[in-house]
Amino acid sequence: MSGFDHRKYRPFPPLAKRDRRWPDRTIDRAPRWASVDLRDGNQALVQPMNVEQKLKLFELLVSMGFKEIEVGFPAASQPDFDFVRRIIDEGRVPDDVAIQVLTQAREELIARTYEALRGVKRAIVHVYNSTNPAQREQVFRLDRAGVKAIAVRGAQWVKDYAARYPGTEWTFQYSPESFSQTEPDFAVEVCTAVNDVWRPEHGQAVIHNLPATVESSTPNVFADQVEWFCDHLPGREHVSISVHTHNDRGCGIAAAELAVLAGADRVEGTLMGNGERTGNMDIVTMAMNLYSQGVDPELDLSAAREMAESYTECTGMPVHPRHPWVGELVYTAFSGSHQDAIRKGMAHYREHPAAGWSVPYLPIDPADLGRRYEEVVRINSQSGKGGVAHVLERDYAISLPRWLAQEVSRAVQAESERSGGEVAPARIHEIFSQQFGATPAGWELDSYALSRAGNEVKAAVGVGAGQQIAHLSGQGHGVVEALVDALNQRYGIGLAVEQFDQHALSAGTEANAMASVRIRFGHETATAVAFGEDTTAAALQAVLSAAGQVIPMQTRQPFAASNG
Ligand SMILES: CC(=O)SCCNC(=O)CCNC(=O)[C@H](O)C(C)(C)COP(=O)(O)OP(=O)(O)OC[C@H]1O[C@@H](n2cnc3c(N)ncnc32)[C@H](O)[C@@H]1OP(=O)(O)O
Ligand SMILES: CC(C)C(=O)C(=O)O
Repeated sequence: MSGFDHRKYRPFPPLAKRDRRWPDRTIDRAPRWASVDLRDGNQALVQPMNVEQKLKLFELLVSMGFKEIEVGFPAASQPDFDFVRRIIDEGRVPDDVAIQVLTQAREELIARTYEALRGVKRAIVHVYNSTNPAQREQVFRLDRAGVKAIAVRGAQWVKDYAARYPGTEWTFQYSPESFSQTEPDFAVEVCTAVNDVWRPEHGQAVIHNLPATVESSTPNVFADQVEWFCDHLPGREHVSISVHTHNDRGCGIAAAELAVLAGADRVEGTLMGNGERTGNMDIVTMAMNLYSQGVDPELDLSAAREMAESYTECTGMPVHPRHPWVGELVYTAFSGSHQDAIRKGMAHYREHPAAGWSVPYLPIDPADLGRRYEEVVRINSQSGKGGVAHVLERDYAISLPRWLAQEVSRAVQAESERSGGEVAPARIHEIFSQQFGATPAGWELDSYALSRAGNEVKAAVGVGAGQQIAHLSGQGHGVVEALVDALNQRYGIGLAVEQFDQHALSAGTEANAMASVRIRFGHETATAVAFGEDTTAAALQAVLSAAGQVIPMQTRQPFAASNG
């Protein structure tokens, strides 16, 4: 029989709260961020970081602008102790950064914690104990009063040992671990008892950190819990309220965001959400969420790629290619309609930058995070003409008229379907050059002379290479028509121009002009593109190249062979 049986579980009881205010709020400034990468993140790694890796990650966090960094659990292990000592002894903690350390509410651990911190300018001592019914009953085997007593004793030791190190600016932090699974009134009761020891109203800096140690409800329920806590904690105005969410249900970030709406001042989390089980709340994502709303995240994420690389180097954890904001593929569109919209949206933004960023499918400008626009549009079998045109324009300064973009896109798609994968920009250019830009042998434009009589243009065109130059002449309303007339006379056939486009190229490109043409000959069509020193030369060559694709096939008479 299958063990997959939902009846084993109970629904999370929501808080009966009718006066919630948080749904009507918006976040218009960044919370205080506290990184717990070097503690909660580290304790979740198969192979915890060594001192060098921790140093590197610490420096990364400092460079990003974190002002509160939990650096370890120094009483738990010698490497953690040594790391804390090293950053203090080597003067690596900037004056405006407070390091934070975690300890259980046990005297010997607290004593050792303070030893680790000796000489630090400012620090946050973070003491915790679980307060929820399951841990009260199963782990501590204590009632509410017994568990509250653990917190109170811990708070007292934290205070007493701090007094032995008067040179340091101490902040005390208490976490009712598993807050979100604790009865709200009991969480308030315990934190009030801790405050009675620490007396924040007399100036002691105090943080109450409310963890969703295991995420077990929807984020709105957590927000209700946080708002309720803030409303009921006596002397709430004297303490900072922090949240520490985990991601068991995949909503760790949402829970922290809603908790900020509900009154939290501070958010603990990790880069990329590394941490126990499914991870901690991801600070990079939450900060970028703010950034994308026009709110200063007060963290520098501009070198996101380097940050992600250092993160992987230190933790051994990969960054998922679809990780919000920083994953390799998160600014990439393969699908045709998205590419088309991005291309148009980017052009619109270039023309109207003051209107703000509103490019479809790109929630922010990827360049803000050091991402290259080359990554945005990539071509595979799902792509359309817009994407192919975008790549040629972006990487080769070749702009295609709509009808030609369709043809080139079909050729590229055929290649992608054959290879079953992505077609790189260089290959797209190669397909374009080979299938549309090649000049058939003997169909090179050698010379031309034009004269105009009224509306008519007369063209005398030399075609071929080396000794085999053919001289044609014809007339029409323009040079293209004149050359087509010359070819039709020469072969006694009925070539017709279906599509034609010519334009000057931007400065810096090899040729000055590009022309493209599609001609029809009976049931056949041929498309060709040519570049030239001027638009006339490009137009004439394009017509010759297209004609060269159909005429020899039909007449079996290579043009250049019949010099005349
Ligand atoms: C949700 C979190 O992330 S909390 C942080 C968790 N992180 C870690 O635990 C990493 C580092 N921890 C460790 O290395 C070890 O746990 C140590 C060194 C701190 C302590 O190790 P030990 O004393 O060997 O044992 P252990 O952690 O198993 O202690 C369990 C005992 O402490 C008690 N205890 C657990 N947490 C706390 C606490 N926060 N405050 C007071 N007592 C606690 C338990 O009730 C248990 O008591 P018992 O022995 O009377 O049954
Ligand atoms: C110690 C606390 C803050 C913790 O890590 C948790 O509850 O997840």
